[in-house]
This record gives sequence, C-alpha cells and structure tokens, in this order.
Amino acid sequence: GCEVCLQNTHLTSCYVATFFLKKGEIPKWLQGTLIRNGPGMHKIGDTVYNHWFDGMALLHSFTFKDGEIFYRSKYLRSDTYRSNMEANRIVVSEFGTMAYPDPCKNIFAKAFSYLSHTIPDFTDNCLINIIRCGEDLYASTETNYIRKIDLETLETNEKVDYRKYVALNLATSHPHYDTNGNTYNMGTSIGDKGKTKYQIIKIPQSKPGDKEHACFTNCEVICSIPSRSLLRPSYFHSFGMTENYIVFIEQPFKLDILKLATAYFRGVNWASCLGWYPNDKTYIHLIDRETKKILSTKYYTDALVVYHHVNAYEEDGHVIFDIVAYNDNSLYDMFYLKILKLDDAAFEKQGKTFSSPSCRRFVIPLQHDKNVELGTNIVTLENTTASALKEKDGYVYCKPEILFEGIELPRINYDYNGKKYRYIYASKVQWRPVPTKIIKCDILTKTCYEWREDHCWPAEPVFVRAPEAKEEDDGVLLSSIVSSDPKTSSFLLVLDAKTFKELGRASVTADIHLDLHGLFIPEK
Ligand SMILES: CC1=C(/C=C/C(C)=C/C=C/C(C)=C/C=O)C(C)(C)CCC1
Ligand SMILES: [Fe+2]
Repeated sequence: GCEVCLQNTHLTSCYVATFFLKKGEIPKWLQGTLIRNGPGMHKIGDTVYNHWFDGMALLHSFTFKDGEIFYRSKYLRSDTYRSNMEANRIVVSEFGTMAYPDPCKNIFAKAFSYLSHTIPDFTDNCLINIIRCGEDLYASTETNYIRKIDLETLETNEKVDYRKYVALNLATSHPHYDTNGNTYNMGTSIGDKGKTKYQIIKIPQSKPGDKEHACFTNCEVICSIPSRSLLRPSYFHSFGMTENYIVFIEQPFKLDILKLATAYFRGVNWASCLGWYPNDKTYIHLIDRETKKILSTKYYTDALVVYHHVNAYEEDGHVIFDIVAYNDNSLYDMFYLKILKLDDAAFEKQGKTFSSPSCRRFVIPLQHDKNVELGTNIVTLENTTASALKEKDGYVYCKPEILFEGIELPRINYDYNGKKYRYIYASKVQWRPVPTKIIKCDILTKTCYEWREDHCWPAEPVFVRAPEAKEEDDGVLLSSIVSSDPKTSSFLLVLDAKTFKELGRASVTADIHLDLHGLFIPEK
C-alpha cells in the first residue's frame, strides 16, 4: 500500500488477472462487465497531489462469464496522464492541486495568458464515473472533457470536448438514461456573452449508420436555466429526472468565476474557488420535459449541500425526490490526503467535524389552491412528514423528511429510475468519509440490511437485475471490497439483493483501489 493515499500506486500498466480464489456461487445468469473508475495514483515523480479527487483515473473491470470472473485494470491514458508521465511530475492542475506546466518560464507571463482566456483549460483526467453516450462508453469528470474508452481492453480513445457541440464548461458525471437509449446531462455555461446559465442537454441514442460522434453533433439543449448569480453559479454533482420533470437543486455551494479565472495567478487550487453560503436558500427547480420550461413556483429549502440524487418520481400531483444531503460543505475538505491519512485519534483532535450525510425526501406539490392561507402545508400526500408551506409572492418553503442517516454513494435498480421505488443500496459512512458497510434501505418499512466485515472498505454497490425479475429487488448487488489488512486480499462481493446474503466472492491477486462510481454493462 501507499503511505500517501492509502492505496497502491504501482499499477502503471494493464493488469489482467483471473480470480484465484472463489467462494460460493456466482449466478450463471450474471453475464457482462462491471466497469468502474476512481483515482488511482497520487504521486508522480517527486510530486504529490493534495486531494483524493486529484489522482490519475484508474479504470477497472470485472467481467462475468459462465460463473467465472476476470479482473482488469488500466490507467486512463488522458492527455493529462501523458503530460504528467512525460515530465515525471504533476504538470496539470486538478481539483485540489494547482500545477504550473513550465517552471523555467516566468509564472506571471503564464498567468496573464491564462487570465486572457478567463476560463482556463481544464483537465481531462476523467476519474469520477463511466457514462454511456450513444453506443459508446466514456470516462467522465466534471470539466468539459470526457474520454472514450474500450469496454473490453480498457484502452483510452478520443477526447470529446462538450464545448464543440454545446455551450458547457462543466458537466456532471451523473447523467440519466431513458429506455430509448438517450442520455441526459446537465452542466454550466460560464461567461457566454456574460450570461452564466445551467444547461440540460439530451445526447440522443445512436442509429445504425450514424457517423462518429453523431450523438454529440445531434446533441440538443433541452432547457437553459439562468443562474441566480452571474458570477457565482451553484456547484452541482447530479440531478433528478422523473417521467415529466427534471429536478435541479441550486444550492448555496457556489463556484466563484472571478476566483476561478484568477486561480493560476494567485497560485490557489480550484477547490478554493468553491464557497459555502450558509445563510442563503437552496432553490429547487422543476423543469417540465415536455414544454422545456421551468415551473414558476419558487420552491426552496434551507441551505444544504447535495452531491447525489437518489431517485425522483411523481405521485398524485407531487414530485418526490430523494437526495443525500449535508448541512455544510465539509465533505470536500475531508478528502485532502493529509486529513485522510490521520489515524482516528489525530482525526478527532484536528477539530473539524465531518457533517454526516442524510438521505432526505422532498415532496413538491405541483398545484395548489390559490386561495389557501399563507403558511399552510400544501402537501396532500399521505405517509410522509415532508412538507411544503405556502408563502407570499409564489414562494413555497419545502421541509424534507429524513429517510436514513449516514448513507452515501446511493444506487437503485435503474429500471425504477423516475418511478415510485422502494429500495436504496448505498455505502454506510460513520464519522469518517471512508465507508465501512454496504446497506440496503427499505423506504416503505424504514428498515435496513447491512453487510460488513473486519478490515473491509466496500465500494459503491451496483445493483444488477435478474433476467426474469418480478420484484424491484430481484437481482444481485456487486461491490469491490478493498482490504485494509495487508495480509488479506481484495475481492469482489456478490450479494443477493433481496436477502442481503452473500452468494459468492472472488479474491484477486492484484491490489484493488478504492474507487468512486461505475456501470454494469450486460453481455449483448
Ligand atoms: C477539475 C475541476 C473541477 C473538478 C471537480 C471534481 C473532480 C469533483 C469531484 C467530485 C466527487 C468525486 C464527488 C463525490 O461525491 C471543478 C471544481 C468542477 C471545476 C474546476 C475544475
Ligand atoms: Fe458522484
């Protein structure tokens, strides 16, 4: 293991391994590849990144074939990776680390040339997720770049720049998909004619005979939402989508564009351009997918920070959405490597506490009687304590119901995305950001199943539906488990999603890295 970032830094080339130790049974119907992404290298030459989200993207995959599992891992060959390797030091800036490409040249001359561009050229170190656009898979981060990858070999292909097709400087790593194969994503357009706006885009499915990148050339802006503040658009990591609406949360965790434009010059990292405004409101925007318009009612809630939407759906004239939210912005600070490295005692002593995530349900009434008195709760749905109080001037103050405490990296059976659903699969976090358990939460009964084992750090659990699934939880849950004990190896865990019983596991000879997100691609 690596003393800097708690994981191996030696996987510089393709690592292919067959699992050597299998316990239990992997269902024969499970055919396909789980492909995942996350930071894997935090030291290059003598230089070290500051933040866990800075590490060079390391792809890995678990291929299931007739009850056997094959493992493969490979660093994403981004332009960033190549430049860093060639220089044998960090030369491209990442979220938490500012880098200067050429130390021999005058830093100020460099800074001025960056300033003249306002928005600097961001990294293509796509370390967060794997997304599907058309027929192709891409590694993604939150800048304007995504990198096409090969599912089978994990090789890196071309770089796609969203800006060539739509006005987007940042885009999320958590798109949505519909059953026709279209992809929906959201991002931020900065400084285009002085107008900062959020954009919802639709990347259409591929059709036979399509040209290369047809899905991007045919990409369509569904809706533009003006930012409340031109110089401080809200930061966002994901969004929600129901059958008829898109849910966008404009939170008081904001990106300062002037700070961003001068960060090189000032020698500070991108992370320092994010600001938390606890006295501001959090605005909830609902966008009608049919009319492409934002609903005029001004729904809002108290200041919060959200990264992951869990799911959203409509019921009896309400939009219901579940998110994992925090009371402040401490999460990104917790992932500085100097904090992650601390042992429990030192962690406690450094004073900063980690705002614990909670899964919150918001219930938004789409219509209400115009004559109801101010202060009335206009939620008419039963079985929820979430409320929406009518206020003057078209404002509605929404108060969530807390569904579950201490969960992150939520996943669902994606067949139920946008629909009424019952189960959330997630990682359970206690008072440190590294998860120690996998959990299944039943929203209906408010009960949970948990899986844990000593020295095990489980990754985000991915649900895969069984072939003839009848119920929402008919399927398996896949999670790669990193062992924090050097004597035991890492493994892939297969749980029965219904009972949460272990079906099987397969240990790998290679070190598995702690990752972020991924996708299961069924065998065609
Ligand atoms: C490089 C870069 C960014 C990168 C953000 C990243 C890499 C965020 C990762 C978030 C994760 C992994 C959250 C998990 O919950 C910004 C700030 C968007 C804008 C400036 C340039
Ligand atoms: Fe995420």
